[in-house]
Amino acid sequence: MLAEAGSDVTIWARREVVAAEIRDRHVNEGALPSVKLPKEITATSDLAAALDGSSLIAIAVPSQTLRGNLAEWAGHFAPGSTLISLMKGIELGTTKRMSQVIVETARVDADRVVVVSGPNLAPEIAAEQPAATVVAGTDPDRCRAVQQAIALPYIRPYTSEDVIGCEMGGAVKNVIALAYGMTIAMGMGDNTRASLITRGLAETARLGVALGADPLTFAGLAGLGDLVATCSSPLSRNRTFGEQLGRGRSLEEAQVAARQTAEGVKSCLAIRDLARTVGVEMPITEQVERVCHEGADPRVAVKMLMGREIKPE
Ligand SMILES: NC(=O)C1=CN([C@@H]2O[C@H](COP(=O)(O)OP(=O)(O)OC[C@H]3O[C@@H](n4cnc5c(N)ncnc54)[C@H](O)[C@@H]3O)[C@@H](O)[C@H]2O)C=CC1
Ligand SMILES: O=C(CO)COP(=O)(O)O
Repeated sequence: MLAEAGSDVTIWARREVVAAEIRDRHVNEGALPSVKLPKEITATSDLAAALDGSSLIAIAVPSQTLRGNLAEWAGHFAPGSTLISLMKGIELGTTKRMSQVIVETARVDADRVVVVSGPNLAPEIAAEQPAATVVAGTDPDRCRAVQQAIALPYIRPYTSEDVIGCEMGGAVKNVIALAYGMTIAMGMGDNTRASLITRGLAETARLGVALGADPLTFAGLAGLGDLVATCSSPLSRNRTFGEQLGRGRSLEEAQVAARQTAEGVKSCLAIRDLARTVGVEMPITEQVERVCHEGADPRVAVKMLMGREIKPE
């Protein structure tokens, strides 16, 4: 998106073979085999060369690897550069959001971090299907600069000041999508799915608001928008992972089948812990954690959710 909207883009890849493939053949066979990347994009496995003079640095590694990677990267960030987080996860152990991990580990001012989040499944973006997204940060000028840098005929970016809401929406929807995948595998219908999305959003908002988010963010693109996209799409890794668990596969078996990161699998533990710390009930997240990490049967998890005390909506 950055390249198509006019920025000079360099991708950093850990493996030179991947960098060479992107640089020379404009493809990334492993990640998006059928996509031709813009020929203006270059790539390198040399970290210092990739970051040299970069004013916008977009970060998209699996959430649990961010802290370790930042230790290596941070010394190369140009002074004043904007750090764009594309990640949708919560760190295990610390229960921190990705922007918090960036601020803490790279020792940068929080104003320098901008979060981009929304219903943005990578294969659909690559196919240039129209979509919208949210650019959230505490520095409005930086948000507008990023908004401008990714605005395209097929991408409509909106700015927001609610970093907490956007990050929590992005992280928790992955957990709800795991549950959604389980319901599909168990043959449950549209009433179940709609109930799950709605109550999933309710618990997402409950936690987000307790952490300081604006409740309206959860009705927006980074909340409901991303939740619906991820749950409804067979392209979603989290939903697909949930389907494996719903078919009775173990966590290990599902991990072997998944080629890419399903963030919700680890984040459900951190989100559950975070919710407990602030005294917020997250029954769906609790059950997803039990299925993923305690070997609970998804059908029993559904029974437990349905058997909870009845109460006002
Ligand atoms: N794929 C998608 O549709 C979207 C993904 N995201 C978020 O972006 C983040 C990254 O997701 P994807 O790119 O899809 O995941 P991915 O599993 O494809 O991994 C991203 C990249 O990180 C590399 N990587 C893996 N382990 C690493 C490590 N230890 N150190 C450095 N690099 C490592 C992988 O080789 C890959 O190039 C996640 O937080 C995800 O939730 C957000 C929006 C859409
Ligand atoms: O975040 C995403 C879409 O907005 C991608 O979801 P998955 O990680 O489940 O594929």
